Amino acid sequence: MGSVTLNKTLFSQRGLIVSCQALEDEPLHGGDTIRKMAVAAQMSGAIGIRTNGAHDIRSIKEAVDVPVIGLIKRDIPGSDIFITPTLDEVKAIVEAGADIVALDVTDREGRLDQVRELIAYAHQAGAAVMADVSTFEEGAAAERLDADYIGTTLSGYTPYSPQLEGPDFELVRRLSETVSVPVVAEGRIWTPEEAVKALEAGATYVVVGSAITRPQLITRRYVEALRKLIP
Ligand SMILES: CC(=O)N[C@H](C=O)[C@@H](O)[C@H](O)[C@H](O)COP(=O)(O)O
Repeated sequence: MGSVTLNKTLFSQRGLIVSCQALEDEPLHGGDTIRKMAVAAQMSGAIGIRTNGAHDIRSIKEAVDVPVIGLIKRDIPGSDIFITPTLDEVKAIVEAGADIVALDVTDREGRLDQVRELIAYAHQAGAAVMADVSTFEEGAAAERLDADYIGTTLSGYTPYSPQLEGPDFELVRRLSETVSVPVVAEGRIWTPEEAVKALEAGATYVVVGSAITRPQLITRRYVEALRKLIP
């Protein structure tokens, strides 16, 4: 029940959360580039920021006054779970000052059993939890596991979820009709029209990442579009 109180006090209203992330192999990685992206997002009305890694979480928390969703991506050999895979990452995210800890809540590798401890840790440390799921069933499980927000982040990134080119609006709609915690539409939202459609499907929040903060992917979309005329 404590988690319900938590999520009431965080975001000021429904709206856009901007995901500001650059992994080590991306051109914007390092320095204060991602922090500047977050400041720009807040300046134009983002109601929250989602970011990866203790460095960027800490740095963005100093620079913005909207809630920050933190995650730590880590590849573990032999595992497909990479968004906040273990308690070590949860501890580092909380320590860095994130308001919300985002973690994988998919039905793989016994994760639904293990994640209970991670959620409990975040809650006792005063942070809320966003469950990144890939299917309706995982979203329902996440609510039972006491997640405060359920995001469609991983739809298309598990082998058993629909492999869509665009956002999974159907998952947003089904979850929004069923669960009692806020649903976050996330993943492959590229246009303002798609963001509107996600809210119309029932999402409380919409996370947009690459379309705003990954210039190499934005550029590629233009180049590919032009290629139809200039092969
Ligand atoms: C699947 C995965 O690793 N998603 C990550 C989760 O944090 C990020 O790389 C995405 O940028 C984020 O989910 C936002 O989605 P999009 O960039 O499509 O707007």
